[in-house]
Amino acid sequence: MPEPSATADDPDRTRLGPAPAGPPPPGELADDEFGNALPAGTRLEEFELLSVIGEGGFGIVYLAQDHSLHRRVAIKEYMPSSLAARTQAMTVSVRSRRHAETFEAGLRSFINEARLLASFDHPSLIKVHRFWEGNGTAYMVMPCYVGRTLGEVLKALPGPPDELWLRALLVPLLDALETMHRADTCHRDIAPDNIMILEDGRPVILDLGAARRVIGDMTQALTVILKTGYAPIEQYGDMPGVKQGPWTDLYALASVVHFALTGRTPPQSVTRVVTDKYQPLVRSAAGLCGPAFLEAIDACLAVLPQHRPQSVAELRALLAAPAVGPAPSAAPPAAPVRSPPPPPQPPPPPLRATPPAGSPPAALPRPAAARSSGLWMAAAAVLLVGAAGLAYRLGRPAHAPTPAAEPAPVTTASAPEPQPAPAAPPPPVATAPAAPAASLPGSAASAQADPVTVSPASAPAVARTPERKTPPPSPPAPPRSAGNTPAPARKAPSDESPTLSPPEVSDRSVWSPDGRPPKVIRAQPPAPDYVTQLKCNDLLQKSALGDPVTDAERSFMRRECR
Ligand SMILES: Nc1ncnc2c1ncn2[C@@H]1O[C@H](COP(=O)(O)OP(=O)(O)OP(=O)(O)O)[C@@H](O)[C@H]1O
Repeated sequence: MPEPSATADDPDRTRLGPAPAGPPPPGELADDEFGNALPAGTRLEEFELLSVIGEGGFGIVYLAQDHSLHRRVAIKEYMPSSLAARTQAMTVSVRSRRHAETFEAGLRSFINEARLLASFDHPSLIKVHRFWEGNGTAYMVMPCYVGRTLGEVLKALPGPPDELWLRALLVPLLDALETMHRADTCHRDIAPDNIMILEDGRPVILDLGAARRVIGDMTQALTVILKTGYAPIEQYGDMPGVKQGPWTDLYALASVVHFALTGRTPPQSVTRVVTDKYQPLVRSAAGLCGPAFLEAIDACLAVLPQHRPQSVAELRALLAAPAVGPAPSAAPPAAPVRSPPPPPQPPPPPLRATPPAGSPPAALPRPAAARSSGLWMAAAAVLLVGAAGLAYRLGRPAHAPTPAAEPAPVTTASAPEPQPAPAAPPPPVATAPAAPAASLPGSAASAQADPVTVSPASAPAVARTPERKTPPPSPPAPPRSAGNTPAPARKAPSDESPTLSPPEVSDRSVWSPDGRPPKVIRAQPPAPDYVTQLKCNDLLQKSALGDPVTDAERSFMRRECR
């Protein structure tokens, strides 16, 4: 049996089982490998478990045979291993009575997530066929997707993907997100390891990780709730006037693009509030994609939610700006191509520590190389941000357990079969040999109930824009050329802090974290201390860790941080 693998930086320590391609050899589910997993051959309703696909910190995913519909499926069992274990034959029990409430809240969340996902039918959004409660836990039945995570796919690429590749990836993902947003919901966990690229190239957004968020929130396990490189500031806690919405998912998706292009995520949003070292892609990835595309992605990565596109439709409009270079042909390219480089751009504003003129441009790191240094930085940043998040959260009133949206009396539900994929978008990548899981940044903190709803005003049901003047490439997107575009020079990080203004708030409907209908809140004055508080948290943390604090920072602390 193949060794289960754990990505070095996977905070959830997901252990992957064998590829779900066929029935496992006898005895594949050895107890010592998947201690909590049910053995092969176990019957759950009309399903027979065949093998373990993977085990995260909050669930086990099995390959199973549906004996009723004669097809392979994946079944996810709610199993938060830190709180519960399999005690008797099939029953899952909490390890201790003090965990009961948290376990139960996670279970409700799991069920709510299953119900929510069952209500969608989009080829790029994970489909839940049915779910039920039993054995002290709950199960959700999904199609068994065969492919690799986007993180794995990116890691296997020889260099950064080009604009056509990225557009082919984004088009279906944006459609899928829009489907959720139209239902007043957002995903809030978009990251490369949560997007699967199927064998035909179709990307599928996987689960929402609702149970993980609720349990992490209740146990104050700050480092397992958020994927810090992908989470915008509004996911770090309840802040007056700062709401989650479609712009939250757009930030995460743009971070995915940033990761694909540069091999690293943007600086963590919460640290950007203090000192924004973000280098816009329009400069840092110039030459890899057209400026219009990069500007659209940069716009999604604005620190403050109100500075980002507010909906998928708005982002589409930005992306619709004509791409530079010849329009991609509908026919498969004869050879791997990369988007032609954009015309010369005005030189970027001077940055400190700019390499001397004439020095060779630092090559954009290949994803693999970049990721190893990104991993190191992510580890340090997780510590900092986890602590900053903790400081921030400690400043908040104690937070009652946040059960999922509503009690879920449903014990069994089924969903319609998925429709055939309507004109599935072009595959972004050719299937490549299996690669080890990509190194991805870790997680940190959040504090919201699941799922979040969005008001129609926040996410207007938009008529599909007749956008895409640059048609997405319909052929299988080429893996990439061997670097026929000069790699951009890497800029030294800017030390300049952005001019921070408090969040602007206007009258509008807002996301409601508890599933209630959206309400309109009146415009309020912006929370005056929001930015200051975050900055203070960061500085206090720096000082507590013995990190150097400048005179200016010290005087800021004396003046502002009480
Ligand atoms: N429907 C599916 N088909 C095929 N593989 C799946 C499916 N759902 C999940 N997987 C895979 O199973 C593994 C475990 O999934 P799971 O959602 O438990 O992982 P995770 O997101 O790391 O866990 P958690 O968030 O619970 O810590 C992952 O590798 C995931 O890609």
